[in-house]
Amino acid sequence: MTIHGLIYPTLVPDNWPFGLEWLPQPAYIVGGAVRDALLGRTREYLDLDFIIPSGAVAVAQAIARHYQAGFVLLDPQRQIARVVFPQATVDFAQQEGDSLETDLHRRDFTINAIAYNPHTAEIIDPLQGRTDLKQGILRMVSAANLKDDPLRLMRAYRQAAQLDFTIEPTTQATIQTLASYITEVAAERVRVEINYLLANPQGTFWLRKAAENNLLAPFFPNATLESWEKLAKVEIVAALIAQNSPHFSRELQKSVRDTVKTTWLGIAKLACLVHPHTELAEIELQKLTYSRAEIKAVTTALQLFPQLKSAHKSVREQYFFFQEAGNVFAATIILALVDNNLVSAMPGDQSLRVYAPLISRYLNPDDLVAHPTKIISGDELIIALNISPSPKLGELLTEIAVAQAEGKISTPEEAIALAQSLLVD
Ligand SMILES: Nc1ccn([C@@H]2O[C@H](COP(=O)(O)OP(=O)(O)OP(=O)(O)O)[C@@H](O)[C@H]2O)c(=O)n1
Ligand SMILES: [Mg+2]
Repeated sequence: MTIHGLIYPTLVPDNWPFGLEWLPQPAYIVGGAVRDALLGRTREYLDLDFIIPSGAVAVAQAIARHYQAGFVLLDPQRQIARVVFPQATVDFAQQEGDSLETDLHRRDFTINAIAYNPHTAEIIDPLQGRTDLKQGILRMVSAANLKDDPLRLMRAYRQAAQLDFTIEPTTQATIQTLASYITEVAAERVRVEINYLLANPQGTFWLRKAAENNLLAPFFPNATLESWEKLAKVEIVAALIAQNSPHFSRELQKSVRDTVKTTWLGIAKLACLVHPHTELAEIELQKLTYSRAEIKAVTTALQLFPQLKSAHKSVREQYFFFQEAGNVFAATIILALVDNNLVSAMPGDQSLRVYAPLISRYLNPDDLVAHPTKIISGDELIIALNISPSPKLGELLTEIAVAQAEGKISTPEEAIALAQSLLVD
């Protein structure tokens, strides 16, 4: 990037989604896009915020119509609209207050309060955000602004983790003073910030800092020093697994469902922070608006990991363990490893070796203990044995699956013979 005084000619990214001629003069890009461009951070999917002194919605509408992009009227009163392109989301807002400077002064942190006029390539930086950008510092614009939208209290930690910045001491002290206001924010918005911190290795440090500054007590009232130590251990265990078993490591990075972003590693981390009693954990997670699938995953992992204290299990026990765990297996193993005072993250660490047989079963889709296949259906058994549907039928099917897992039977005939012998008993 060539810098001539205040001119940053390359701030308009290559993947700019529309022609500049569609923008009135003046028009300003603000917020994250300017910050990231100045930092040289590029993104495949652009998220642009424009400030237009007046008529923002009409500008958005005209661009959306011309480019056949999606149009969403976000706030008719405050004149905010969104245009959705395949590779970018662009928000257009009327400036807040009577000047651009006033608008910038109402924002959260100095590094997010820099504007750029793409027509003139001029940077407007009344709060010296660039100085803080250079030094890697998140500095509040004012305490009043943090109080105006208390989500900003959490955003500080998320952005510190995301940008690898520090939070300026006075800002951090102010956040601590204002911490109780976090409960005024919609829980869903808080969850989004927490999730970012759970999803990234750098997030653990900042999550703990947020807790030390009293921001997380309303959401995880039972988290203690020990919980935070466990969270740090999850990170050590994850690193150990990445070194020893890339395949299992990839499982941990998968999300719980297509519709839910939280990964299995994230589930294990949440399990370290919630109340150890699953009914109370459930209430805490519901308040944070986690989905049923995420809540079920956390409570299942919490319920099952104590079973792994003794790693030596009969095939029968393993079969039932895999049945109960299902795809929560990976998160459950993490909790067991964290619980087993892991000494170091050295390759070949003893503790990981203990669970290696279970992990290989889980990773092998043909393993009949972890992934049983039905050799006979309930209906087939009813006909073969001439019995009627009853709870006994379920028991017989389970015994058939266990015997198959143990390698004792492998054909439908053998399954029928086994069921017959069990009926006689
Ligand atoms: N609670 C908030 C949210 C946003 N903003 C302002 O709106 C801009 C855009 O918001 P958003 O896209 O949510 O955040 P970004 O800073 O762009 O960060 P990200 O990289 O997460 O998009 C921010 O830079 C900031 O100036 C704010 O002041 N207070
Ligand atoms: Mg943004």
